[in-house]
Amino acid sequence: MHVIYGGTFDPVHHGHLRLAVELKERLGVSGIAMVPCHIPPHREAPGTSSAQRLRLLELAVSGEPGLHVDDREVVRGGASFTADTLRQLRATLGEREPLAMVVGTDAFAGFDRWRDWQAIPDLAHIIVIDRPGPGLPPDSAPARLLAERRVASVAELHRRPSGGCLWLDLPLLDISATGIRERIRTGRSPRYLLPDVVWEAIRRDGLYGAGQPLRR
Ligand SMILES: Nc1ncnc2c1ncn2[C@@H]1O[C@H](COP(=O)(O)OP(=O)(O)OP(=O)(O)O)[C@@H](O)[C@H]1O
Ligand SMILES: O=C(O)c1ccc[n+]([C@@H]2O[C@H](COP(=O)([O-])O)[C@@H](O)[C@H]2O)c1
Repeated sequence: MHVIYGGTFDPVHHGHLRLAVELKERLGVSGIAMVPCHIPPHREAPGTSSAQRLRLLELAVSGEPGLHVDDREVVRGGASFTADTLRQLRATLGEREPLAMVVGTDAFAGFDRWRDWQAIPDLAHIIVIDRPGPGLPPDSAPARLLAERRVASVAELHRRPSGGCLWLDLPLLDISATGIRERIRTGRSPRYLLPDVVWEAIRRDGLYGAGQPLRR
């Protein structure tokens, strides 16, 4: 099964990386493809370029054989619609290989506003990671999709190419990229929230206001 985990990763942090490792083990796959978006479709444009976010992600996963970076959205350019990414992948994987996308409940709550969202279940399985927060509004389109397509086990995802929705409860770290950017901007340390190699690169390149004198 080919598994993609997409995000803005602005910057990547240990919450993302731990989730990816937990997923790899829970799904019994050889690797997870992390897919940084070029232009995120439904949020403000990041202050960093996709090339910078991609570079930080590559540094973060280097030396970890179970995680790799798929740069197709950065290479494709434009708004990073997941349906386009899944269609590209389906074209190379063929019709029979199971393909799955991973998404947190926060992102999945707005799934019915994604471009061409109704086509996505026919392209891939959807793995929803239960994150703390408001959760899914009970009568929303994403909640109905989950109820209709829900599978009870990982084994069911391996048995068919697409179409299942798996709700997974995994141990998560309470870390957000917003919190990290805010720490850096205000001159506080984000250390231990993200890999040292990523923090070193952020400082070296002066990203997120690192190294700038504080304006009070
Ligand atoms: N700490 C975390 N643990 C597990 N999953 C996470 C964590 N943070 C984000 N995710 C999930 O990773 C994906 C990409 O998230 P994203 O790049 O937006 O990170 P973020 O930390 O939520 O960023 P921001 O604070 O800028 O919104 C989303 O599906 C999101 O639900
Ligand atoms: O395809 C869409 O319309 C779409 C809309 C919103 C989000 N996504 C994808 O969802 C993933 C998580 O997004 P984010 O904003 O939480 O980083 C990321 O891979 C985005 O490209 C995709």
